[in-house]
Amino acid sequence: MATIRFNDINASQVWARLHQHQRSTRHVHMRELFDADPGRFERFSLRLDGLLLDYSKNRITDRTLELLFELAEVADLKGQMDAMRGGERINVSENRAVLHTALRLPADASLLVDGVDVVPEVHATLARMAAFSGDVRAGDWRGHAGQKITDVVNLGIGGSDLGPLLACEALAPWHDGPRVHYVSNVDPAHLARTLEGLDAASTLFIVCSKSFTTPETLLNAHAARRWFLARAPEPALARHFVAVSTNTCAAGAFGIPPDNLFGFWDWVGGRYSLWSAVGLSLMLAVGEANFRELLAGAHAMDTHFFEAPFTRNMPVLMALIGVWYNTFYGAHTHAIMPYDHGLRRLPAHIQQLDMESNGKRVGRYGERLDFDTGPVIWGEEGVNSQHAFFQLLHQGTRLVPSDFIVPMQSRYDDAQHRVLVANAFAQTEALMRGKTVAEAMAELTGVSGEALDMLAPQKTFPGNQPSNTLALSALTPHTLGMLLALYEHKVFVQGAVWGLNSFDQWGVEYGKQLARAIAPELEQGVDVGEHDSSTHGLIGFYRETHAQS
Ligand SMILES: O=P(O)(O)OC[C@H]1O[C@](O)(CO)[C@@H](O)[C@@H]1O
Repeated sequence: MATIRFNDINASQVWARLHQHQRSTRHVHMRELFDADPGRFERFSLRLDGLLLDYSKNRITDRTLELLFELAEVADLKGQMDAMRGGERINVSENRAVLHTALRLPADASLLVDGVDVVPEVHATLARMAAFSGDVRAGDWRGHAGQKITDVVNLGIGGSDLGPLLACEALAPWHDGPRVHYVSNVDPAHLARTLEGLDAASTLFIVCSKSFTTPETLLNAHAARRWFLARAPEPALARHFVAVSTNTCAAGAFGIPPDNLFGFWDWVGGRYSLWSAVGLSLMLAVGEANFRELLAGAHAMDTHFFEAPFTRNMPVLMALIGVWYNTFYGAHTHAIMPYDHGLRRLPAHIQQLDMESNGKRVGRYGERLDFDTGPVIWGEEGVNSQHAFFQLLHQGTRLVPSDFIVPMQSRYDDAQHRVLVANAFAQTEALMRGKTVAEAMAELTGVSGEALDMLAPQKTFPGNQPSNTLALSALTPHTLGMLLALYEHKVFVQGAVWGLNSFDQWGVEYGKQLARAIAPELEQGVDVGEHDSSTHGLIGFYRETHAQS
């Protein structure tokens, strides 16, 4: 039996002091904190390039932050940041370095990994991506029948889909290349509906898979190839299929010629891979210069993260405040509210980024943890979210810390955009301030007696619901890069404090393993193996419906 080791961060004195501090401050309403300190916003907000982080609408005082910074010291956060930045193999279970930040380093930088400078390799790949996407966008790379490529279909899932899909939608105003479509689900409807209306002669497929072993992506890739070969000869494949992967052998075995393969490295985690060749679909849509601006924005955030003192460090502050609610207030979720239609996929991307990184119950060395770790991430674009679930945020019984992400400028109707921004600001104010029963009653003019007693409590808002606001001067490739890198580092800091390996994802394997066993059992006449009665029953129901059809 393996030795059970305990991560003892929760045995530290500061951990106990944070619990004590929570008990002694939990009744303080944020209204009081604002009323007592007219300079609260100035003190609890930060600016970097075109990004403003307002963290003043949180249940924090200077003392809270002091204790949280002490917790970061006890967890040796700085040491862990240096280890990541320096290329140490901090992904211990997979014995890999974690260097998505190296993908954002300028060409004149250098970083040795196992004695090899990775920066020239990174830039060599970027140059290949730029040459290829430049050729496709200019019409120098044409389809087998000489047609310009008008549509690109990215076949990938998880980190090989969510990041580029988010960025592609967010940067829609910069699209001047071919249309880009993202197909991820193994549900055949996803590919079929995407291919409707596409012309094989002007369609380019990107098979995007770090491992090149993901069944969903391979099934879609084979299905796409069948669709293509029903409309074009075999030799044409090389003009219409490229791949992005670390697994050059498997991509080659699929039939991707070496010149059509864009590689990356095992020190890039899938959910951190947008910045690598996984971003090829995005570069095809917005061009090399905008893609490099995205990288530059992320690099600006990397430099801030690695060099700013914790007290003025955006990712560290957002992370520690998140730990405060998650671990010391028992808030189990964190909501992401992008007040921008272009950022509507941000919650989905951060769900993978955060929950696949920190959704763990054991520490990086297998230690058992007896405290809560990663929160459930959820969210929706604003203002749609207001008309869906804000009732619960305002008058429910749950503590839900949330991030409001709001660009200050729009490329469309400015007057209408002002209404969007006003709603975002109003929601954070209402969530913080609430409305007392006295204030509610004061508004119920002409109502009295039982009606007043019934209505007033229903029009009362407890408030004290925390939120961060990330205000972007405008949503651009640069600020998008900053924003996504900010969340990557926030997740890193939380994992570091909780003692997790934020860079493996063993938890995804068991379901896949069982799916591999069940898939053949859905065939008529195939013996069904050992399962519980429910799974047996479900398999039976599937076979029954297919027997009738
Ligand atoms: O890029 P790949 O190797 O196809 O993996 C896709 C996704 O599947 C996962 O491994 C989860 O199953 C993610 O971590 C990853 O982003």
